[in-house]
Formats: sequence, structure tokens, C-alpha cells
Amino acid sequence: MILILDDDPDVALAARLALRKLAPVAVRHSPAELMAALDETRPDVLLLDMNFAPGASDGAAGLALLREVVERRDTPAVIVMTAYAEVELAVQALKAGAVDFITKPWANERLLACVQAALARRAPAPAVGELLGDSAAMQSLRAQIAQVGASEASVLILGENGVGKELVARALHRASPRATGPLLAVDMGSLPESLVESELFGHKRGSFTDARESRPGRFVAAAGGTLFLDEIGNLPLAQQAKLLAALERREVTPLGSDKPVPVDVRVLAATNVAEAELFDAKRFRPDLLYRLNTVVLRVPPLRERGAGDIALLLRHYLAQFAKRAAELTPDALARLTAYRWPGNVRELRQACERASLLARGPVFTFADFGLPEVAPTLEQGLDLAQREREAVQAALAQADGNISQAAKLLGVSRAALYRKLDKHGL
Ligand SMILES: Nc1ncnc2c1ncn2[C@@H]1O[C@H](COP(=O)(O)OP(=O)(O)OP(=O)(O)O)[C@@H](O)[C@H]1O
Repeated sequence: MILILDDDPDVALAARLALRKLAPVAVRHSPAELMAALDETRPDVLLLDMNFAPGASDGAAGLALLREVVERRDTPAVIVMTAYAEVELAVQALKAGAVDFITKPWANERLLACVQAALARRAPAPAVGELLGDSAAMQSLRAQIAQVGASEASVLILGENGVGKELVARALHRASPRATGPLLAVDMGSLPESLVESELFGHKRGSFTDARESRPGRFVAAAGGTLFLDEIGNLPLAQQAKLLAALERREVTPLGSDKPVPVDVRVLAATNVAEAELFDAKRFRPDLLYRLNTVVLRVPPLRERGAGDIALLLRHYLAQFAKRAAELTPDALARLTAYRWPGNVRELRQACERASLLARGPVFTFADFGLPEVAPTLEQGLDLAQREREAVQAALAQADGNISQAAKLLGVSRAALYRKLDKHGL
């Protein structure tokens, strides 16, 4: 759900028409209606105008509303709209907890990209979650974040979709001396190629057909803070050269301008592209890669963190969505910890939300989570211990947690099965 608050009915209508293909859209015109509308529509994204009084342009009314919104529980991701290309106001809004800003009048393409990215991220704003997990891999990751966070080093965060790369970027920002400055995320994946440059470096009024107003780029807006370049693997080669130049010279030149502007940002980048592909010079410039990867943090896929982390995340998200202590049947736990989670933590979070909505009884069953019923397959590798673990989990699942029956299915004694459960920490 997207909620638009703008006192100009024409602007609100234009935004609604542009955005309705992304999600249901609700519109309000008066700031007085905002809080009730948030309760009623529980939006994922709020598009917030900054000025409501005729002639006002300082954004004070919008900033006050923004501060009120981010104080709430279940804060939506807030994108502020400014009528003037005011860097100062945009920066203040970002510091106050907005995830992004858009200047009016906008190019529809850009509005869509911006809202889509916010929907995908869905309000990690100020109440940023902690990186949960007790596995050795997660403990080591947290230790690295604490160590690297304090520096100005560029960090490249690698990992599959949904493993928590953005959460890592936010943790790095929080651990840094720049924590009081803004953290600005730019999703290279959802940004049309034609807009990359103006987005990053800004543009002067009239520099291209849609550039009706000047606009500061992300490098300038994130001054004093951190710029998080997400899905950097999707950046086309031509733009890679420009990004490299900006990083090397620590200055950007807005489109249509010949005056370079100095920038003061720390750059974090993330990608789900496999390392081998990233090091393919036909796809990614090695010189840019070396600029970005002073430190590389690898976020492991959920399936490699072990059953303990999966169980912990299940408890966390079920408690959050179901608002009660969550209980799982032994079979559900066995199958959920054996599941491969191709979409990682994001998939687990969504499955928990689904289960909380669909569960029929007080105890969650595997079916409540709406996951595919796939048996472990050979593509999971031929590691003997791993295969044994999966066979035990599959047998338990099939036997609905009944040990005698599972032992029979595996062709081992009950005692042998107990030893295997112990060995694999099941
Ligand atoms: N260790 C964790 N503990 C708690 N929540 C987590 C953890 N890792 C990820 N999440 C949650 O999972 C979701 C996805 O995380 P995030 O967006 O950071 O992943 P990502 O790797 O950036 O994904 P993508 O590559 O698709 O952009 C978010 O809701 C995030 O809060």
C-alpha cells in the first residue's frame, strides 16, 4: 500500500495514476488526516509533501510531520516531495528518517523507480533491525562490522538476494563516525540506465528534456554521511567509468554543468552477482572494483548458517507478526530448518508473515508457511555428512516427528537415530 499526502489535488492524482501499477494507492490532502490515514491504510510507503501553506517553501510543516511519522511503530518508508530543488531540505529530511526524496515536477520513470525501491526495502528506516544470528558465521560478520564500521574504508558487501546486505550497510553506517549524517541508498537495479547519471551526480535545469528543475545528485545529498550503492553489479560499463572518476577525484559534475562539486561521502556497495562474474572485466571494470572493495564482507546464505539461526529467526519473525510466543510442530521445525531458503532471510520473513495470517491453530504447521514441498535434491551436493543430515531431517518430516517411524524409514535403530540427531544438532 502506498499513501500519498499532498495538498495539491493535481499532484496527488498524477502520483496516484503513476503509482497504481505498483501497489494500491490511498490519497490524503490535509496534514490533519495523516495519522488516522496511517492507522487505516498501514502503508509500506508514504509519499509526503513538505509544504502545505500557500507560498510556504521552507518545508517546516513537512519535517514536523516526518518526525512524527518516524516515531510511530510500523513506520512506513517515507519519500519526501519537495517543490524546489533544495538540497538542504532534502538532507534534513533524510537525517530525520526519510528513505529518499523526489523533486516536483518529477519524471514518472524516476518516481516509479524510487517508490519501487522503497517498497522492496519496506521501511528499514530508523528502527533498523539488528542482524540476528548466533552461528559462528554471523558472529564473525558482526565482529567485522564493528571493526570496519569505524573506518572510512569502502566496503563491498557480497551475498545472495535477501541475505541482509542492506542491513549490513546500515549497521556499518551506525558503527561509523558518520552515523549522525544521512545514509542514502541508491538501488542501481531499479534505476533506468538513462537516469543513472543525473541520479548520482545531479543535473542543472534544462540539461535534458525532463530536467525542468535543477536537482542535487545522491553524492551531494549524502554529504557528511554514507552512500549505499545497492546492486552495483547492474551498473552499465559506461556509467562505471563515471562513478570511478567521481570516487577518484572526490567530486562530481552535475549534468549540464561544468562546475565540479566536491563530495564528502563514504561509499558502501553491494551486489548479489557471484564473485567470479564480478571479476570478469567484460562486465565490471577492475579499477572500479578495486576502489569499492577495500574491504569485502561476505554475508552467508541462510542455509549455511545452520538450523540454530533458522530457528532463531523463525521465533523472532513469528513473534513479531503473530504478536504471541510462537510454537511450531516438531515436523514444521524439522522441515523449515531443512528447507534451502533460496530467498534467504527475506523469504523466511515473508513465510512467517504468511503463516501468522493463515495459521488455523495455536501451533504452526509446515503447511501454514506456504512453502513448496521439495525433497532435498542432488543439486545440494554430495557432502556425506550433509546428505545424512538431510536424510534424517526428511525422514523426521515424513514420519511427522515420530522417532520410531523415522528410524524405520532410514533403516537404522532408534538409538542410532538419536546419535545422529545429536551429531547434527537436530
Ligand atoms: N540477520 C538478520 N536478522 C534479522 N533480519 C534480517 C537478517 N538478515 C536479513 N534480515 C531481514 O531480511 C530482509 C532482507 O534483508 P536485506 O534487504 O538487507 O537483504 P539484501 O541482501 O540487501 O537483499 P537484496 O539483495 O535482495 O537487496 C529484511 O527485512 C531484513 O530486515
